[in-house]
Amino acid sequence: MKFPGQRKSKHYFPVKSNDPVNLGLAQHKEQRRTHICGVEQTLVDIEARVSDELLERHNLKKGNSLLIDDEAAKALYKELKESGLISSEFAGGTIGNTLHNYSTLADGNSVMFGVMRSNIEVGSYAYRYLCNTSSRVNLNHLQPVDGPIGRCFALITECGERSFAISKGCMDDLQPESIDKQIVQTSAALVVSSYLLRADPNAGMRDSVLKAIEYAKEADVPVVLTLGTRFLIEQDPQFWRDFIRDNVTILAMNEDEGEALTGESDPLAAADRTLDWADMVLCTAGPIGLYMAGHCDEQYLRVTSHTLLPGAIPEFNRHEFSRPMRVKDCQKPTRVYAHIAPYMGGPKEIRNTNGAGDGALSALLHDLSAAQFHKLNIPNSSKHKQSGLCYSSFSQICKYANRVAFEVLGQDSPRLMRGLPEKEDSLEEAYWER
Ligand SMILES: Nc1ncnc2c1ncn2[C@@H]1O[C@H](COP(=O)(O)OP(=O)(O)OP(=O)(O)O)[C@@H](O)[C@H]1O
Ligand SMILES: O=c1[nH]cnc2c1ncn2[C@@H]1O[C@H](CO)[C@@H](O)[C@H]1O
Repeated sequence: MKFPGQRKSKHYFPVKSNDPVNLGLAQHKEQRRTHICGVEQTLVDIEARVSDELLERHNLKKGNSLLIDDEAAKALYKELKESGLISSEFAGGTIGNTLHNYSTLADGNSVMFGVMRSNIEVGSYAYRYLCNTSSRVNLNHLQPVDGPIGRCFALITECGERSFAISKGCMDDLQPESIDKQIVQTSAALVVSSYLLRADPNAGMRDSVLKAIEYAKEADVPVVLTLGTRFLIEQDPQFWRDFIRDNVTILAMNEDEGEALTGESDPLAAADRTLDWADMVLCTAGPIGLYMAGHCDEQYLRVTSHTLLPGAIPEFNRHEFSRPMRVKDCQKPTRVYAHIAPYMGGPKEIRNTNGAGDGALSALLHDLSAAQFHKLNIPNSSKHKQSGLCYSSFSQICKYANRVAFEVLGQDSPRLMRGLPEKEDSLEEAYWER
């Protein structure tokens, strides 16, 4: 596994025997590996730049992700195709993107639970899905289905907003038997999205997600939930609060989803409120950057050397150098917050914001699995006296997540083509030098 972002020598990864973090340890023969897993609605993104008028004509709502029937999908596809508006057809899906990006960044394995067409023709959507997915994403557990995988029309309007129209195909046919208990229970994290729970209860997807979560909780594997769109949360915020309280370790959302969930329009206040239900939260906020909030045991708090920031919580970043912990692992849980402005002020040209939030979450997952990787291979390291959820501090994870989001903004696809540049000797230096 690669290190989550390049660091100063004392924190290099994989660790060297003279690293102060590992002093007194036996040399290891073979490295033990970690993986993460996720449940997904297997989808290909059909991306097109469209007018507001086209959205209205096809009864689509800006910013939303709506399910459409076969007839509506046919009409939409025909118009996009005939008008030459389609810019790409590429593997998508919020969890698929996250697993792919995780595997690309970490050079580590992930496992995807979902469906795949059993009979695949060269050039078909199913074929493209497989071609556009990192070979580090293990697709051996996909459940074969007789029909097509899903299609997601990702429609970008002039304002930069993306709206989704989903033609679901067989994407929700995943059955609970297809979730491999052992794989879930040996994972560094299980990743799911709110989209999965809107599936028709008779289709299998809902039960499969709940089964995967049950397995994860049984083995104390962190459950990571990403909120797909605010429209989904707005329908029943209390359901989601209860669901998060009962099941979720880490929540990922953008500021609109945060507002729908908590009623707070300020992303920091929304993140703070979310800590009533989850151990940790990542809240992306477009041009404002991103916030991270979570817990740390009082005895392990570390004070920042950065300027203290004003906000809904005055000087909220005071302890941003602390490492995230789960509430249950703290004797005296203390809330910790961090914020970062867009990396380098944002790319010169934003090609597409689709998937920037998924990218930020992949970075956080990389840091989380790196902590497990380190613990598996160097269990006696002084680092593990503290029962941390992640390898790095809130501040450092913010930088890494932000850096990855920047990379996604500068490309057309929500999926990274490659890891971060090796030449960036230190994320820290690259960040501050410009
Ligand atoms: N206009 C922008 N300028 C600079 N940086 C941006 C801009 N938009 C997004 N970013 C960066 O990308 C990150 C994620 O963006 P955003 O909040 O739009 O995610 P999102 O809405 O969850 O995206 P998606 O759901 O498509 O994955 C932000 O935290 C920020 O670092
Ligand atoms: O209903 C859905 N289920 C799963 N993924 C979805 C759904 N709607 C949109 N996206 C996915 O969200 C990604 C960006 O975050 C897009 O790539 C799109 O495929």
